[in-house]
Amino acid sequence: MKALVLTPHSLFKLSQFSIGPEWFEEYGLPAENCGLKRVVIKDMVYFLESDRETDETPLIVVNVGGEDGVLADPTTRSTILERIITVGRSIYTESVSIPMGWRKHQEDCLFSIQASSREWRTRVHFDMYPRGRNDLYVFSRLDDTHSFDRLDRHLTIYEKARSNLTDAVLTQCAEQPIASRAGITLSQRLPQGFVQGATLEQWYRSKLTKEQREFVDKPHDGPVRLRGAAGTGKTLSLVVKFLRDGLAASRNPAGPIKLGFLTHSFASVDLVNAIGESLDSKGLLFGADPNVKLEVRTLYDLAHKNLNFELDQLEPLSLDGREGRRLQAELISATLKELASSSIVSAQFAEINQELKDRWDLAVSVDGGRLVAEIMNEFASVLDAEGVRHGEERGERYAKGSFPRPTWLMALPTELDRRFILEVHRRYRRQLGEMNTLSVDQMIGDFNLFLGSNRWDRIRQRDGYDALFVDELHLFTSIERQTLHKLVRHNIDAEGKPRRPPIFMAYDLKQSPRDTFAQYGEGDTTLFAASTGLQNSELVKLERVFRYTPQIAEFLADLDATFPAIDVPGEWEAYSGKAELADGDTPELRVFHNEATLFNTVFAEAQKAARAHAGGGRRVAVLCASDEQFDRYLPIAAGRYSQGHLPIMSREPSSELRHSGKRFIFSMPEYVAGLQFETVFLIHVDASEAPLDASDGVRRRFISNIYLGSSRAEKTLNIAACMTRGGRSDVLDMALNRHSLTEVAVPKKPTTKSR
Ligand SMILES: Nc1ncnc2c1ncn2[C@@H]1O[C@H](COP(=O)(O)OP(=O)(O)OP(=O)(O)O)[C@@H](O)[C@H]1O
Repeated sequence: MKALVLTPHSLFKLSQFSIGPEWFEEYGLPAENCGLKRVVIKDMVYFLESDRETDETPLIVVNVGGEDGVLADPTTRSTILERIITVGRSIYTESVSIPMGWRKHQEDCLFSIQASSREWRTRVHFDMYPRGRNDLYVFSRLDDTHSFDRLDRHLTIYEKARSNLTDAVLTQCAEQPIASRAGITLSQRLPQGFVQGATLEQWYRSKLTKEQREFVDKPHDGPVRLRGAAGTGKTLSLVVKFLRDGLAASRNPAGPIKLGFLTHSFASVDLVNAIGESLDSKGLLFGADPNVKLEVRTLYDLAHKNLNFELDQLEPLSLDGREGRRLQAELISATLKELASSSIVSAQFAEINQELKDRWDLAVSVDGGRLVAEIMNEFASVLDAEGVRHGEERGERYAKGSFPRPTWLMALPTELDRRFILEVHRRYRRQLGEMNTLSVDQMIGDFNLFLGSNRWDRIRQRDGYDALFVDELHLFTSIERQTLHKLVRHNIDAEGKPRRPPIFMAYDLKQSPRDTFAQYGEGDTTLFAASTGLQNSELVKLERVFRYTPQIAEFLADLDATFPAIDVPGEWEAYSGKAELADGDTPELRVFHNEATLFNTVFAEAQKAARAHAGGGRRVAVLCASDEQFDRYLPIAAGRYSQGHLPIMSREPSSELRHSGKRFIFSMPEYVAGLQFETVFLIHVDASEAPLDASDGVRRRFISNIYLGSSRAEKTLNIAACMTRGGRSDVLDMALNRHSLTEVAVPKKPTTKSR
């Protein structure tokens, strides 16, 4: 084949199929009717809507022939296909922008992106206006970077694809040869776990619960909170409301309207788009109604766009992924060493409290350790989140102890302790500055200032939203929460009084692996402080759980009871999920003798389960509760299970899940938030991760991680701990005593040999 030719609609539709390696031979469509037709003209495959009657449409043409064919390399082609879909969405819809990590480089209408995260030199090239038309031409993939004026653009392929479009539209849909159907299936279940089939109206009329419907029916006259345990349908309710409100505006136009859906990660944008596209029969997400704009974005996207980083050549450092967090840990660790090696600084901080001193010594001698993790949390939750800096007014108040910090963060009892942290922060910031980068928290700080500026005030009516939908609010820092109401257009009621901002937000504080929801600063200890503009919002609570079995719900209830009490008035309620699904097995715990037997056994079992599962390997996940062990296992798994697993190391788009084939997922709970799997192996729930004498903060974050990981399982939950790391964590005791978790013996030998 020479080229693949698609309309935007048919390109996005590919997201709903499960695509295996064989697909790249013939580029077929699934056997089932999916609303698309496939036409082959002169070695070019067209995917068009079955009911398309005109050739007036933008086209996406992918050059797949020749050595520099975009999909020629078997190891990267599924990633590249996903990236083309995202690029298409960024051009033809408002739903995403190209992630920063793809290192886009643009000159006029040509641009290139990195082909995959592993091979940064390999680039895929795009032309946004081939022959001056509003099409997207993906013309080559090259192993090295090249100057754009020397690129071969193969424009004749594009021209042929364009000129044969009319014939393709007029060609009747013929029966596809069996061979061309290989490798593509119309999966009823989206890779993220959502089961397709019901329409938006069916969901609303007959599937949503009374509470979910109550939320969906809320008018746009003020903020509304949606609170519920994991798996109670928060994301789904938000998406249904988002689309229904868009549809209502489209049916009864009262001027143009813009609705925004904001999430914390690209993976969630992906999830929302996937559910949205499967329910959005009118195509509102693709701009079918010019008067109704629906945008799905991350907050970072918005900040990035408005602050023009591309022009300043500054690259925000994403601390969301494993890479970013590791780099941050390295910087802090190096700073601690630098401080210890300076005799002046050592003398200056000689009197810090003994515990902190011991931990500092430990961090210097053994590299890293828990102090580094605690400092990272302090930066993310307090210093960067609140704009507290050494030498500034807030910094002084922080040092003097008049800037309130919740008791569950690391203990910093004396002024000198806090000055020590400020000094680490100052040096860490300087290092970031030298790398010509800034952390995402710093970027959001700047964005918050921008939203308070005269410039934003001028353009707020044009660029702001009429209503905002926010998922996973518990992951937003307090500064991030302060930006929300400023993103909404000014709204005046009939009597000339300003209306409260219509912001619909879903959250579950217990799923937050960092302490970002805690309110610091000026005395107001509620999650929705006055500065957020969201105080006194209405509340809808969800209790019925649709993701997992009653047995998993019971385990979560027992785990929940071990959370240290936390001071967030009115928000920290006991788990009250009531499972709606059929019974399953009681979750099991196994304690292995050492890391090697744990790894060998669990990975072999996961591989076996993934191969046997009709829904593919993506229904099985191994989730690691320990950062350190995750980093250790990644290279081992890459060697021994290279064809057996798919690692997810950040919260970037996880649509690659669709190409997992028989591979199971290996990740950490944080990176698969929002997703679900049939079977979850949650490993390293070890005592050493959060010993009994650890601070409440460490324990709370650990339990959140376990809660988040366990609640991803629909049917089977297998927990593993390791003797060499202290055996099972005591946070499981309550569940074991109440028999919502059963301990079973470890198998004598790993069940199967790897591979
Ligand atoms: N009323 C309902 N009837 C049937 N299934 C539902 C209903 N509401 C939600 N679900 C299903 O339950 C699952 C979990 O929903 P969703 O992901 O929206 O939950 P959530 O509360 O956002 O979870 P989390 O907080 O863990 O991300 C999904 O598969 C969804 O399709």
